[in-house]
Amino acid sequence: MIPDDSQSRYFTSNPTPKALSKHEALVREFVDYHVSTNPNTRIALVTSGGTTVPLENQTVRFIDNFSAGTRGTTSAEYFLREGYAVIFLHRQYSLLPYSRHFSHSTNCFLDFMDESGDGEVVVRQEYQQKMRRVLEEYQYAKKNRLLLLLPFTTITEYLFELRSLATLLQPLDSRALFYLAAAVSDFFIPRERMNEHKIQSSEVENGKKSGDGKQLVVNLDPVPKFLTTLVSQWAPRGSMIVSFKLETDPSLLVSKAEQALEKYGHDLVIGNLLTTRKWEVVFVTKGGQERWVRVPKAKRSRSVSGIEELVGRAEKNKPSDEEVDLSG
Ligand SMILES: CC(C)(COP(=O)(O)O)[C@@H](O)C(=O)NCCC(=O)N[C@@H](CSSC[C@H](N)C(=O)O)C(=O)O
Repeated sequence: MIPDDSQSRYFTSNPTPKALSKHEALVREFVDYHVSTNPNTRIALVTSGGTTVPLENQTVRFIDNFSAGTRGTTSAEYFLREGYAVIFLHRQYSLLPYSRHFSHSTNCFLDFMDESGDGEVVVRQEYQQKMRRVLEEYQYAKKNRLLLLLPFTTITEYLFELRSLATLLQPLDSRALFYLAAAVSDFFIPRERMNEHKIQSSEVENGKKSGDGKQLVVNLDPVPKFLTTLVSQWAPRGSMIVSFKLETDPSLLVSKAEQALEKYGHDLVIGNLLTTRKWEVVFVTKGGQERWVRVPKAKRSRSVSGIEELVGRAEKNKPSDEEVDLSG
């Protein structure tokens, strides 16, 4: 299938990201290493975090897509526990696997530490078990080179990276898995309409930036639908492709997930609502099957990490619709 004009135009009219060739070299080395050390190696490309749409070429302002990176990081840890090597394509400075447990904002790592009687800095007793588990998993992944972290910021960087990484995973065929948890922009400003410099508020005030009033009017174009090309061209034959559908209106979620599956022809759409995403998801597979999976009410306030275990278990068709205790 030939990519449609808008897709070809997107890649030709936007500059190749500066870091792309370095990232491609890192991925080639990562794939070669794992294929040479284990011919049956499975690699998961997990995307995480939100993409930005710059308003100026020398970017001062941008439109962001909501995502803290919780879904992507908890799922990446799950895939690593399941024996996958993971390429973690993430929004720069968003949450990362393992360190997310002690991130600067939510669970500040300093709150887990104290000074012992003889002045040594130690991990407080109540956190020893959790810290040891995370540290052991982290050190194992590092020692065995199982986790490759690649950052993006803009929608353009994300799409160039997705195309390159998918193509580099071709040799893996069905041993490649795509888990697209990143919150991807649906609209962008084409380069030819992009301001080079910071938009001046004075320009807006004297009506230079709008039709009739003093508003800043921004005209956005739809981002070409790349999932089609990922499924039909970039991704390896037989690879499993999982995308996420994010909605805020419950009445739209399942139908939009079904439409995405129908339109792109991939394997699984995991639907989630902004307000309940941390404790319930719906799996929509070909043939219109839908399966809701939820973390039990009693556990919802304590932890977010459990639901990702469900993602993996449900992909293996283990749980049914019952509530399963997975609070991490
Ligand atoms: C972003 C969240 C909600 C996780 O949140 P954090 O835990 O805070 O990180 C994730 O679960 C999710 O729904 N991710 C996918 C969101 C998204 O953008 N989905 C797209 C589909 S993938 S983007 C595909 C593109 N539009 C195209 O059609 O090619 C959509 O809903 O349309």
